Parts: sequence; structure tokens; C-alpha cells
Amino acid sequence: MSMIAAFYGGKSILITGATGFLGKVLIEKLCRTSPDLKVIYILVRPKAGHTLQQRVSQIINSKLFEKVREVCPNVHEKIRAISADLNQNDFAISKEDMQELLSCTNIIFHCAATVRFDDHLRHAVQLNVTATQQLLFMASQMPKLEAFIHISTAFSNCNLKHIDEVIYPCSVEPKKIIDSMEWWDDAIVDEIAPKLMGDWPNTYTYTKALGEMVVQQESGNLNIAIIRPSIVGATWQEPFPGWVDNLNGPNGMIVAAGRGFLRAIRASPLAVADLIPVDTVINLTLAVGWYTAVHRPKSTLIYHCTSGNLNPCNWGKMGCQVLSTFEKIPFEKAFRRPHADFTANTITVHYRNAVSHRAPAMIYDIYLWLTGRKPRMTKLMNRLLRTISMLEYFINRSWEWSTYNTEMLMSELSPEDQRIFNFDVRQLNWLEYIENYVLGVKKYLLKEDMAGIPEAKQHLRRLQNIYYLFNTVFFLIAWRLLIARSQIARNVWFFIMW
Ligand SMILES: CCCCCCCCCCCCCCCCCCCCCCCCCC(=O)SCCNC(=O)CCNC(=O)[C@H](O)C(C)(C)COP(=O)(O)OP(=O)(O)OC[C@H]1O[C@@H](n2cnc3c(N)ncnc32)[C@H](O)[C@@H]1OP(=O)(O)O
Ligand SMILES: NC(=O)C1=CN([C@@H]2O[C@H](COP(=O)(O)OP(=O)(O)OC[C@H]3O[C@@H](n4cnc5c(N)ncnc54)[C@H](OP(=O)(O)O)[C@@H]3O)[C@@H](O)[C@H]2O)C=CC1
Repeated sequence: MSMIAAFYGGKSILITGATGFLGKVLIEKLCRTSPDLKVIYILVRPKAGHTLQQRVSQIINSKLFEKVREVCPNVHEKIRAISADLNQNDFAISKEDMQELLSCTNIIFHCAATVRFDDHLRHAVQLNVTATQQLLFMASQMPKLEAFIHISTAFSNCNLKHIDEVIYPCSVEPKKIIDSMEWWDDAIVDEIAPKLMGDWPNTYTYTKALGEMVVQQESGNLNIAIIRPSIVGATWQEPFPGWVDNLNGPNGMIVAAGRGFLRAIRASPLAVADLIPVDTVINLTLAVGWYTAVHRPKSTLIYHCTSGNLNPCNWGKMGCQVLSTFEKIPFEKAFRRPHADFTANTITVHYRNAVSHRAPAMIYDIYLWLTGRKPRMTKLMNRLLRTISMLEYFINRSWEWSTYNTEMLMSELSPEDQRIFNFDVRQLNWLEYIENYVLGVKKYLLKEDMAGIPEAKQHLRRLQNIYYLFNTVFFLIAWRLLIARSQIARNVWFFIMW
């Protein structure tokens, strides 16, 4: 019998960020392994014209929940959506709902965050710091609360090279920043943001670091743990390999490379690609929830959920495997044949951006314009280049994260729990994982049918022929112009002909 699965039986669990990437996998695993849990409260806001109920139904009826619907047919009764906006006071939760949450919640998993790197500092502070503070205040009023699990990021201290499982202080107290945000206008925030952020590369990582400080300072008597995942990727094993549903992190790059937009990226091929599958993160999260509630460690424990020190893989190896998978499983509607490489030199990067990214986009836009359609490729390419510029920081450096707490927890689990809640990343075979990842991007993110592969391959062959034709015509025109202007070129031409 799994101790962890049994622990969640009969429990009332509160999850923020449940509609996000990690949140969905967390609910899925909880419902599948502990179908006898009492209720999962999820704090959801209405979005994009969808009501709360529609959003929940969409999740429950999705492919990800296929197995859950078998194991736990009454899953929709287990999930209770509560209307909430984490940017509002008291999260804009109704009095009745708040009363129920305060009196019933046993465990909190706090996943909600803004993960945009370029979010305005005010908004990032509001969601990643102030909302965390408010949630901790709510938690302190919950008599039945057994554990509060905060999801942070391994990059909250990306300004350091070696990172231990401790909280590092930021130079300005988070409380001061929260207070200042009340009376600073946007112009002042914009001016002061770079000074506050110091050597953090973006508002996301900075506010996640502030969020950890808030957790430490406001923990009071609560049983708290912090989990720091690195770059979270598609599922490794559960509920099935390769599931992914957003364009964050490597996902967008895989799409861009597979469709032939991305030709070159500034990256160190030897830098460690610290990817971690989302199901591994969730298994660790559930194990930490159990351990924190049952063993009640004296201090707040931090768990690094990373792969680099246990089973390293570098960007070069990962990129090669991504490209070789495209050979077998091409994406549909490719703009060009997938071919990308890593460059390190700044001049080469500018050259490749001009020649391999911007020029083909402009040529294609001219073609669209000539055929009476709306040009869009240049805009798309600019967006891609902007995204790449934001990710570059993370693919040109390596970090070392110590994992003592995570390894300690692994040794505390029974063999049954080690199997059901496996977070031992040493067992991961990278080549197999990346192949399933690319396949998952095709199937679950791009929603492409596998039956379309022969047609996609044929399309790539056509693109290859267009490429040869274009190069031949380009060469002939260039040569013709050269012959017209240069005696040496003419001599070479006559020599060849002769
Ligand atoms: C040796 C040879 C081998 C050769 C190999 C060759 C290689 C070939 C293979 C390549 C694969 C292997 C290498 C991969 C390297 C990846 C490194 C990853 C590092 C990640 C580190 C993460 C560390 C921290 C982890 C964490 O702790 S947290 C999670 C991380 N957080 C994020 O990843 C958020 C990032 N994003 C944003 O920060 C915002 O997205 C923003 C970017 C500002 C845009 O912002 P904006 O321009 O305003 O655009 P949006 O409004 O967002 O979107 C507007 C429209 O663009 C869409 N779109 C949003 N995104 C993306 C995206 N990426 N890519 C594409 N499209 C996207 C969106 O769908 C919407 O489409 P629409 O609806 O309009 O149709
Ligand atoms: N993905 C990754 O690579 C990594 C993620 N993490 C951390 O994991 C956690 C989850 O990330 P991930 O699932 O990828 O992020 P997502 O962007 O997929 O999900 C964010 C969640 O937060 C919710 N949310 C955002 N703003 C509000 C608001 N004002 N009120 C209520 N809910 C809100 C979103 O709801 P809605 O659907 O309504 O927008 C969504 O459910 C975050 O704390 C992140 O820092 C850490 C390391 C890496």
C-alpha cells in the first residue's frame, strides 16, 4: 500500500494555478492515485469568455484526464472550482467560499504565478510576492492545515552559480517592495526596476526570489516546504509520455525549429540543459506534501527538482536529438526544412538573424503580398527573435544545484512509493525522452494527426526542391552579373566552357 496515496485519502486540498501546466498534472495524479480524497478546491478566474465551470470541464474532459475518468468516474464531484483572482484583495473570494476554505483545507499547493519573463515589475510583484503573502495569511487561519507547499523555481537564484537548498536574501526586503508598489507610479517602477533587480535577468526570477523570502518570513507556525523545479518539460511516463500543452521554455523552440522558422540560436552546446519532466516535479511535490505533513520538519525545507547533477544532458545533445526526431516525425505546414544550429559568436548570430531568419521572412511576405494575402511572416519572426533573446540567458550558462533534501526524501519513501511517485531522474533516458517530447509537441500541442506524416514528408521534399531551385536561380543571376562586370570571372567562365 502506498503511504503517500493513502495520506491524501479523505483530505481537502487547495490548489492555486490549477489551470496551468503543472496544476493540471498535479490534479490528474492526485485524482488517479488517491481517488478517495475528499475534495480539491481550485482557485480559478473566468478567462477568455469561459466560465469557471467551462474551464474545469475542459480540463476534466481533456486527453490528459483519460485515465482519471476511468479510475475516478466522479472526478467532477471531487473538484470544486472557487472563483478567485489572485490580483485582488482577499483574492475576491466570496465570504461563504472563504469560510469553507478556511475551515476545511488540509493541504495547500501554491502553483499560481506569472511565468512571463518580461512582465511589468508591478504585476510580477503582485502575483508572485503579494499573492503569496496573502495566501500565507489565509493559511495561518486554517485550523486543519497540515502542510503548505510553495512552488518556486530553481532559477530564483540564477544570479549565483552554485545553489544550495537554502533561501538567499535579496537586497531589498519584499515587504518594502510590496508597500512601495502602492504609491510608486509606473514611471518610477520602470526607472527603479533595473536597480532593484541587480543581476537577476528578468522580473520573473527576481519576484520568485522575493516570493521565497516572503514564505520564509511569514511562515509562522505553518508547516512549509518549497520546491524549486528547473526547466519543466513534457511528461516522461505519466499518465503517458510526451504530454505538453503550452509554448513556454523549450516547447516554443521545438515548434519553431520543427516548422523551419528557427535556423540558429545563440547557445553553448556544452552547457547543461537542466530539463525536468513535469510528472517528476509533481511526484516530488506530492511526496513533499506527505513528508511535510507527517514528519513536520523543524525548519522550512527546500527541494531542488533538477536533473543536471544526477543525470546531466547538454543543449548540444538535446538539439541533435530534436533535429533527428524531425526526420522521422516531421511537423505539418513547415515554412522551411527543419535545420538549426547553435552559434556562440555575436557576429555570426547577427549574420544568421539577417540571412536565415529575417530575409526568408521578408521574401515570403513579398510573395504573400503579391498573391493578395496579408503579410505576416516578418511579424512572427520578430516575435520569435524576441523570445529567443529572452531565453538566451538560460541556454548559455550552467548551474549546480545541490539536491540533498530531494535525495533524503527519496530514501525515506517505501519501495512502493518510490515506484508510484518516482522522482529519481537518474532513470531517465534522455534520447528516448526527447523523442517522446517532440512527438508530444506534435500530437498534444499542435494537435497534428500521425496519419499526416507521409504528407508532411512530401511537403518537406517539395520545400527541398524549391530550395535547390531558388539557390540555382540565385547563383545563375549572381554569376551573370559577375561575368558582365569582371574580366577574371569571364576568363574563368570561358576556361570552364572550353
Ligand atoms: C550541436 C548542434 C545541434 C543543433 C540544435 C539546434 C536546435 C534546434 C532544436 C531546439 C530545441 C532545443 C533548444 C531549446 C532551447 C530552449 C531553452 C529554454 C530555456 C527556458 C528557460 C526557462 C527558465 C525558467 C523556467 C521557469 O522557472 S518558468 C517557465 C518559463 N517561462 C517561460 O518560458 C515564459 C517565456 N515567455 C515569455 O516570457 C513571453 O511569452 C515572451 C517570450 C516575453 C513573449 O511575449 P509576447 O511577445 O508578448 O508574446 P505572448 O503574448 O506571450 O505570446 C504571443 C504569441 O506567441 C506565442 N508564444 C509565446 N511564447 C512562445 C514561445 N516560447 N515560442 C513561440 N511562440 C511563443 C503565444 O502562443 C502567442 O501566440 P498567439 O496566441 O498570438 O497566436
Ligand atoms: N513551467 C516551468 O518551466 C516552470 C514553472 N515553475 C513554477 O511552477 C508554477 C506553475 O508554473 P506553470 O504551471 O508552468 O505556469 P502556467 O503559466 O502554466 O500557470 C499559471 C497558473 O497561475 C494562474 N494564475 C495566474 N494569474 C492568476 C490570477 N491573477 N488569479 C488566479 N490564478 C492566476 C493561471 O491561471 P489562468 O489559467 O487563469 O491564467 C494558471 O493556472 C509557477 O509557480 C512557476 O513559477 C518553476 C520552474 C519551471
